[in-house]
Amino acid sequence: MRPVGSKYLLEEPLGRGATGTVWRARQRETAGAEAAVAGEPGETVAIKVLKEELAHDADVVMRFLRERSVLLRLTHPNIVRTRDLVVEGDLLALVMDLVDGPDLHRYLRDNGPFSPVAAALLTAQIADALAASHADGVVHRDLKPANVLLAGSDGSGQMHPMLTDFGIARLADSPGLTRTHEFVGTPAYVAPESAEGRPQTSAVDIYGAGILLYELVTGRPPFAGATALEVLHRHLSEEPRRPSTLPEPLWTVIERCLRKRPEERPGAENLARALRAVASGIGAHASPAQAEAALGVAALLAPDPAPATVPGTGGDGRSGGDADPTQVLPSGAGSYDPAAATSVLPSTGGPGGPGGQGDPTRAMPPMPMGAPAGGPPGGPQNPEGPHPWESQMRAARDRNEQTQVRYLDPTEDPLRRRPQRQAAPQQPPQRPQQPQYRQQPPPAPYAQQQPQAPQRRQEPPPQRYEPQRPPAPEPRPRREPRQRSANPMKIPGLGCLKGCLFTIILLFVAAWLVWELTPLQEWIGTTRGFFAQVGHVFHSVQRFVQKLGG
Ligand SMILES: Nc1ncnc2c1ncn2[C@@H]1O[C@H](COP(=O)(O)OP(=O)(O)OP(=O)(O)O)[C@@H](O)[C@H]1O
Repeated sequence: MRPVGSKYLLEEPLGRGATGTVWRARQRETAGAEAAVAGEPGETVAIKVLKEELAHDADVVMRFLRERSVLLRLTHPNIVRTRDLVVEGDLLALVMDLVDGPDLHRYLRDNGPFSPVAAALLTAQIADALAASHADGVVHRDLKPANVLLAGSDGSGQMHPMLTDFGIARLADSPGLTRTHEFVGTPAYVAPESAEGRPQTSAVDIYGAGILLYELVTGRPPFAGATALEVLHRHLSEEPRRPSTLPEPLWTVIERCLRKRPEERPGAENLARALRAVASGIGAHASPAQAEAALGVAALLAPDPAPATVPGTGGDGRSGGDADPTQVLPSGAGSYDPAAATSVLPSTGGPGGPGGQGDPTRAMPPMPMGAPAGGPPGGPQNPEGPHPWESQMRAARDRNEQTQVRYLDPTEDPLRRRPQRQAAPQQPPQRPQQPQYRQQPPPAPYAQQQPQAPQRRQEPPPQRYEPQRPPAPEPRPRREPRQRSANPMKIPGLGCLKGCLFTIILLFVAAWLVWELTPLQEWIGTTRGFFAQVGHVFHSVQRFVQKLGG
């Protein structure tokens, strides 16, 4: 057990994200007046200990202290309460309420997609949390399933989402850090304006909520791709496609949240109201009036007339301001793979857990700075060098284009392979195999869609590329002595001498018989016998040839 300050004892790690490690901890004694919640000795809490790199950054520490009051006063039933902020020596830690439940990413992975009604109701509660924080001027900037904890999802039926990591993206935005380190992450949740370095407002959270809602009902975010660059391009240029099973009113909400222009997205409060209207209108027990109201949901999706701005991104008129002059993307706000942790820093190891270094879904390795430019279209001009995002893109590209060098068995080498004759294996004749198509069950109507058991992908066992000796050539099968045919005589006309002679004799005998036994002699008008006639013909031919030869 490790003490955090004098008031808390860390017991066991609950998980590790890119910005720090979350621990289950116990309160040793009642916290002082500076804490939002004093707590009782023996009470269990969750403590996020920020990474050392963050704790060592003077700018982060300053911001941590400055934002203290904002974070501590952010209270809402759907926001994980921050009870205390500890700054002690090299340690920065956030003391939170402990939420006894999985995060939404893990839940989705284990249980499959939600029904449209359940997804709408869950997202409505998240929108409630956003509405409260936006009203307080706080933009989350890192909305994704991994940052939604599910309290009370213990089978009681009631699911209570709680948004966590408020302010972490903002704390981690450090000019020093984002310049000297590379951030990792994937861009599945990045709003187009964030990716382009345009001013950001609370509308980035609405975009995140739209992606999250889409993922809840389909099991995957709308913009995927093999590389981060591809995903980013899709956010910027591609319209999301409506899945066929999605009810129209729910799609109207998603489509409005995913508008490229932030000012066309609904405000959080309106979003929550609209989602509840949709949930009542598309359910199995919806009255005609509720169904009608759901179909007219577009009218409820009015934008926020005064969206909260993100300091330092230009939305507040302080573009490139002191608080955040270099950060264009929220720290890893985009997650191409929802399991990948948000990060502004390279991982440095630590207790394992979801999102930890051992996490196979972590998408991008940390990259050194100073690589040549080549960033996203419309990205900001950067006089100091490439923007971290540009390097991140390149990292993803490099990762995908890496050439793997491995030993290749000569028998597999297409350049070396020679045609090899093989003795045909003696097998009983087989029926030609019909291709087998698996019959897919038709998609269930949305009203009855149940969370399905996740279909885990069977990972192939890790391949070891060890040099292998080429296999010893197979011994050649001994040649059987040629079998003579039972019939020594070949069929005439197949080039066999014996066959030809036999044919000639046969013809000769046939001609003789015809000559002697038929009235042929009378027809021709000769009295010569067969052999005399043959001799006559022979002499005539001989004379003719001699005449030709002169
Ligand atoms: N208040 C809490 N109570 C219980 N568990 C928590 C709490 N906060 C976080 N956790 C758990 O701790 C783990 C790590 O959380 P953290 O927020 O650091 O990870 P992350 O969201 O994946 O990463 P990041 O947001 O930094 O990219 C998560 O699996 C989460 O479920």
